Amino acid sequence: MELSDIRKALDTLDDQLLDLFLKRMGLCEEVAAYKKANNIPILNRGREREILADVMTKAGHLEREAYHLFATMMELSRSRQAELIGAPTRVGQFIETARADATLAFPQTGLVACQGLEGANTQEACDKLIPRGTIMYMKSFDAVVSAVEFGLCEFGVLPIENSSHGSVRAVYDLLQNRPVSIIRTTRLCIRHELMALAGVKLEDVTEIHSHPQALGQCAQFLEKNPQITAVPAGNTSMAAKELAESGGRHRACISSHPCAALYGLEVIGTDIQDSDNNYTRFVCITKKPTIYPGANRMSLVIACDNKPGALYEILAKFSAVGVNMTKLESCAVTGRNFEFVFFLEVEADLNRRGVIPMLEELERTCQSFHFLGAYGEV
Ligand SMILES: O=C(O)C(=O)C[C@]1(C(=O)O)C=C[C@@H](O)C=C1
Repeated sequence: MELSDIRKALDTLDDQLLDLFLKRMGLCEEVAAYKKANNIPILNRGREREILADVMTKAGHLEREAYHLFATMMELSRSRQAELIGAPTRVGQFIETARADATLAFPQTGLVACQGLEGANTQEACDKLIPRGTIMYMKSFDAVVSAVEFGLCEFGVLPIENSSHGSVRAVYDLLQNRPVSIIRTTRLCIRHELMALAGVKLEDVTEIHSHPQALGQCAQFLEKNPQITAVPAGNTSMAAKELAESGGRHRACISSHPCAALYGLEVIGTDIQDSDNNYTRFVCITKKPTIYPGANRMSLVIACDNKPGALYEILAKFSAVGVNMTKLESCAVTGRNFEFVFFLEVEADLNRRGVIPMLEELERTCQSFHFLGAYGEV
């Protein structure tokens, strides 16, 4: 057969398939009405397993392809049913409240909780996120979240991930477990400098103090200087201040450029980070759920069943509504053997049809689901 003839035959089949698909979705809409009236959950894993087993038996050598086609169709069916049933979900309620409050432009002033001291990278992030904000410095990430949770500060700024060192697990843990949400993000190029008291040379240094993330981002420098011990500090700027106060001449710190002038230290090494492409992303959080106009990204933390295809099912939901995933990182659940959660970021406009039902469907079907916020990046 000529290619053009094959294509004609394909067109005819596609028309028939589309017709059948629309009929199938129509029946699923009837199922949705029945389920709503009788309070029956949308997902019926047993029924889906039966259908998939039957399809695979009938599909012969194309069993794998047929499995994916039918799994996707049922995925779309569930998503449509969820849209029609509109049963309340935490994520649906969050979005409704957050959007109703978002009539104002993004705030430019207010009290901002920031971990560290003057000169910390987070301070630069605060200035970008809330341009005329007043910064209150806190000792820990936990204290930043508490300041926001208990109303001491309207905003909090926290580092959430680094291009070479990955997600800041402690921040993800706080965001999942405390009543705060992300309202904006920003990205900074981070350069690390080695600083010491005036006159101290690299050969004199036996200890380098800094935040564990900064030490990790300068791992190659530390490997090249095995005589030096890395000592964790609360923050890069705290490390600089503590060094200045200690008077230690065997000590250095890894901090950002402004810290040298701020704490009277001398720079004895510049750009000591492993990669020049070293970026850290920071989030701005608030207690009041708010989604500002123009929000085009979302952060989620999802745990799924430990079984083949579980992650695929999640990704299929994004694919079904055309959502682009910009981050997917798996992370072991603390205290459990080989159980993982996924940190995700997706680009999605909440106004696009199907996006909110997709989130609701994820909440209904995943083992755990945390919506950390919908926001724009500056
Ligand atoms: O049979 C049902 O209960 C349906 O909702 C239909 C359907 C399907 O598309 O075939 C969709 C969701 C269920 O998980 C099982 C099957």
